[in-house]
Amino acid sequence: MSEPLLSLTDVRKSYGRHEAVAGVSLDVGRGETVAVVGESGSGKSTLGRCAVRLTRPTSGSVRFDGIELAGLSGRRLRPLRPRFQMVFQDPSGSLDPRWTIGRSLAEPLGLQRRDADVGALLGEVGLDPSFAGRRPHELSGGQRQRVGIARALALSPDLLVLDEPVTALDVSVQAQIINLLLELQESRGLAYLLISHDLAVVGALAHRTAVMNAGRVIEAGPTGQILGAPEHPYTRMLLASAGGAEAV
Ligand SMILES: Nc1ncnc2c1ncn2[C@@H]1O[C@H](COP(=O)(O)OP(=O)(O)OP(=O)(O)O)[C@@H](O)[C@H]1O
Repeated sequence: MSEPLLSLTDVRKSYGRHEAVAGVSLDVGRGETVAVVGESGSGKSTLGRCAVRLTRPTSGSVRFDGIELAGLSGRRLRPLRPRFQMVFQDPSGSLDPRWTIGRSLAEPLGLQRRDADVGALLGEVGLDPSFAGRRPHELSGGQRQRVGIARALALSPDLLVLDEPVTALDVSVQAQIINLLLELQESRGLAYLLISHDLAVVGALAHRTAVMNAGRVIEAGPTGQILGAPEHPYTRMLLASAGGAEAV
């Protein structure tokens, strides 16, 4: 078997005496979606941030395409950054409110390649090229998340870490963004590390699922098995509190 695209081994991250991530090992293959689920505070986001080195793990290994990222300096990380990007719950954080959407999308591309590439990116996420002239406040939540995804795609990554990508959206809009993510995975061969507390979203997107509790993975396996026949009492509790994945 070929090496996973992303391979986390015994990753730990402490804040003072509190261990937010307490020794997690997890692989994501090329073109695969792996979900990390768990209650608020279980360490999901911290793990996602360690995976793309927005946070430096306290210890452990983060290998991306065979390259060890865990201890790399900012200067050594920079040329690798285009290959792994993060999509946040609220894309406003990565969009300057004063800039047009076109400028926000052109910025990671560099100035020369601007217009044609911005139009193509907008088209890829289901938005008309005219959106390039708008500002973030003129967009709906779903449109803003489409732009957030387009910005993450601008530098042709292999991996997106999706941190609660549809949580802020209405259910009907959630379904549209989930479909977009599925289409993009198919057309671009993207791998996703999906961080979510929403088991319905996980069921729709993830091939495999890991359940986190208090910084540790307590159960992992194919998503159908985790949602359909969970073994760990904590996972059963999560499913019960969500009213079963279908009902969320
Ligand atoms: N920068 C930080 N400084 C101090 N503590 C932090 C920091 N980031 C996270 N933590 C703590 O680490 C723990 C895990 O947080 P994390 O955000 O990773 O959990 P989560 O499962 O993603 O929860 P949520 O869904 O609420 O974001 C929490 O106790 C949190 O307070």
